[in-house]
Amino acid sequence: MVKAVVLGAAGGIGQPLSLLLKLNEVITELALYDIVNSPGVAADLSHINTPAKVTGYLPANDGLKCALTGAHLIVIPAGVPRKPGMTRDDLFKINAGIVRDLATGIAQHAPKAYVLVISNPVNSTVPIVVEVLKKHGAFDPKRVFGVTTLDVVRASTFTSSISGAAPQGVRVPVVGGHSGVTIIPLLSQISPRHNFTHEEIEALTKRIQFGGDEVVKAKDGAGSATLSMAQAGARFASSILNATVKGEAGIVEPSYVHLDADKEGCAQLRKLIDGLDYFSSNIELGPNGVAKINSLGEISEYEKKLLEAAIPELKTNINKGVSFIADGSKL
Ligand SMILES: NC(=O)c1ccc[n+]([C@@H]2O[C@H](COP(=O)([O-])OP(=O)(O)OC[C@H]3O[C@@H](n4cnc5c(N)ncnc54)[C@H](O)[C@@H]3O)[C@@H](O)[C@H]2O)c1
Ligand SMILES: O=C(O)C[C@H](O)C(=O)O
Repeated sequence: MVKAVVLGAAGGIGQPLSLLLKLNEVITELALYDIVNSPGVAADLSHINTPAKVTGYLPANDGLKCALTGAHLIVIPAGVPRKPGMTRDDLFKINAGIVRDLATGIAQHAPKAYVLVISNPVNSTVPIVVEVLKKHGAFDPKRVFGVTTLDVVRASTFTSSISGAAPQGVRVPVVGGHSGVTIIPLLSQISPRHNFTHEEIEALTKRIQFGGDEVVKAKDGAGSATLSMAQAGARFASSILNATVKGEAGIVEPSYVHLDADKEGCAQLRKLIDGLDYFSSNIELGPNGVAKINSLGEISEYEKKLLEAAIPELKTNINKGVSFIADGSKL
């Protein structure tokens, strides 16, 4: 039995993500939870002839508990998206409480599950989930992930439009966090190798950092990235399942995690990033979630400057999430 749960399943990301998870044949049960519409989405998906049995839950009748019980993997795209002119941090006011309440449900009903956080601002919502799990004695740093896959998906696409490489074969490590200047593409480490000019590096870095804004602007008030996010979220979920259920070795994905997930490995990384507790880096996945957090390797002078600019903002974002729970947001 492999149960996957989507919290916020009726939304712009939730629906296509649930579709892609229904197509993943490792999953035998797919539970969809939302405050609206989830039974309808579940009924629709349930007609697809793949193994997962699909169920839909609303808050009534212990819906969250029923959705979460027995979960192996939980993906959270619940919450409001940006409108033009907003930063991801502007979403904190609404999304922090939503994520806190869902995390409380996870701590109570699925404390051993792998938790994949999509809801923005990811730099703060991941610390919120962690602090709630800690309060319930249910925190394992190897099992909580901020989903930053869309940043590397964008990096592959945008760089290949200049280098001419096939986008699906391009890997660019993107480290740091998931908002504006905290998104740090390491273009010096692109694979296959390509030497961009300095002007190209500057333009590509900006585009990767602010790729989300392109979609927000184009959707003109109707939300942010949903379809590309669903693909990225399904890719990350599939990697977690392949590592933790199928036991596949050597899977590496970027993710924003608590660095206690690999205390020894991160000693050097922590020095580089001024003692931050959270950072997104390439993660080697294993049968229990995070197996190893890769350090940054050799980075260029330009990338060192990007890192310097990211650290203060990351610190503020992380503290904001931690304080939200510490300062008595009720559990
Ligand atoms: N990590 C990333 O790379 C990334 C990418 C894109 C979007 N996002 C974020 O994902 C979130 C969702 O975006 P969207 O476009 O799907 O928004 P949306 O408004 O289309 O969908 C959100 C869904 O969450 C549901 N919801 C609200 N409160 C809930 C609760 N308490 N419990 C369960 N469900 C609840 C809503 O009913 C809705 O169906 C936003 O915060 C957005 O910023 C993150
Ligand atoms: O840009 C947003 O607000 C959504 C998401 O974080 C993205 O990167 O597309």
